[in-house]
Amino acid sequence: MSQIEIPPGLADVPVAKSAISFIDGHRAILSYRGIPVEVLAKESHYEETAWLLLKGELPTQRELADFTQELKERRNIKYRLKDLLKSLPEGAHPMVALQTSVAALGGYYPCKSVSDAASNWEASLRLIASMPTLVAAFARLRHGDDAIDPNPDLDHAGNFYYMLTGKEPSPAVRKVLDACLILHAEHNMNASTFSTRVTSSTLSSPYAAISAAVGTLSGPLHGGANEEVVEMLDQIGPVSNVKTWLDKKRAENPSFKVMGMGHRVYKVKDPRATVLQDLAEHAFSETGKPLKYEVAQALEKLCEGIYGVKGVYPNVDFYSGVVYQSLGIPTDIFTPIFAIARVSGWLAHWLEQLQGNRIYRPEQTYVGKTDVAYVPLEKRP
Ligand SMILES: CC(=O)SCCNC(=O)CCNC(=O)[C@H](O)C(C)(C)COP(=O)(O)OP(=O)(O)OC[C@H]1O[C@@H](n2cnc3c(N)ncnc32)[C@H](O)[C@@H]1OP(=O)(O)O
Ligand SMILES: O=C([O-])CC(=O)C(=O)O
Repeated sequence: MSQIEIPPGLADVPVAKSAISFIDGHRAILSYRGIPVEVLAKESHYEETAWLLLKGELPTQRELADFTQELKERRNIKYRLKDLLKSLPEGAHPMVALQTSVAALGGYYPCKSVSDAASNWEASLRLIASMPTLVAAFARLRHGDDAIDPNPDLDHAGNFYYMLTGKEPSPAVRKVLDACLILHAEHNMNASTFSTRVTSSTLSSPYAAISAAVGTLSGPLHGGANEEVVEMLDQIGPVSNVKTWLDKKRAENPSFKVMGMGHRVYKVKDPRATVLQDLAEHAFSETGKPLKYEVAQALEKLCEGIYGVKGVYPNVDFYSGVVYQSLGIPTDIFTPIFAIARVSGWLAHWLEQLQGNRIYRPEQTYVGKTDVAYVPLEKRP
């Protein structure tokens, strides 16, 4: 029987029809429900964008006020969840804590049936509202500090910053963080969203689907790259060392990957990286321009000459870490912030998957042995 050619990584293979986001990777276009992401980052705020993703339309004033209030009412987490977070090793990565605690949330708020629209909406609210609290609580509890209770006077982004740092954000810091959440909220069939859809297709609970997605996002080829970028920029040191560093890396390993560069879909600079740079400049007006930003810019320029021909340019992870660091956010919280943002996109895909669901069960091409005789243990060496 002739074997079907399998594109590695399912490149260019559509696995679902979706009305949530659109990407043109050659023209640097990304839109959520038809609205360009640049417009949303400037004009919208995270709660409104989350509604847009989940419901397909911008909310009315009343819908937005109710949604914002409903999220605020679900920000607190059970003290048992704090105990769970406290019981994790201090050195555990916050993505481990997030994946674990999101799965555990499902134990407190069981979703009896995913065919009930009201309980699905309730689970969506619970997940969007709780994830920032879980991340901020672990970030503090691991060092023996108390978790900070949510502040209902602050919006989603501002409250997260407050629970993490104990400080209320300035309007500029709040805006930068809020726009980062919008930029990371959705990106069609990326690995973690695909993971959400595969898990959801078994009619699992949304908590199981979202915890699977958190695990998928954590890898360095996906959301975990934002952390690696900052570590790479640290390794490089001064701007004057950028070329020496890259030459050395490429000489050691010709297929060396620059973290935060390259993308399966974008063959030009990721539009989110461009917006992130504008945001970075905005944040730096308060915090001062860090050396790392200049190093990142120099690396981008150098890489363009080397990798531009292959369509390898900065992706969303390239500049996000520099922005977060300028806001005083610890490096290992960068990827959890991505997850806090992406949960609304994941949930939108979960809900879309449930409409006309069919379980994901692809085929494989078997390339293993056949007709192997079983040798009893006593006859084996
Ligand atoms: C939120 C996100 O998930 S964004 C992505 C975050 N991940 C990263 O930044 C990690 C670094 N980047 C990468 O590893 C890859 O570009 C990925 C995983 C994002 C995409 O992978 P793929 O679509 O499979 O691209 P693939 O690995 O086939 O790359 C195509 C070519 O570009 C090169 N290339 C891709 N990314 C890079 C990079 N970061 N640095 C240098 N070269 C690269 C590859 O070596 C390959 O070259 P070749 O054709 O000569 O062999
Ligand atoms: O689309 C992808 O493969 C990765 C990505 O940029 C994202 O998830 O934001």
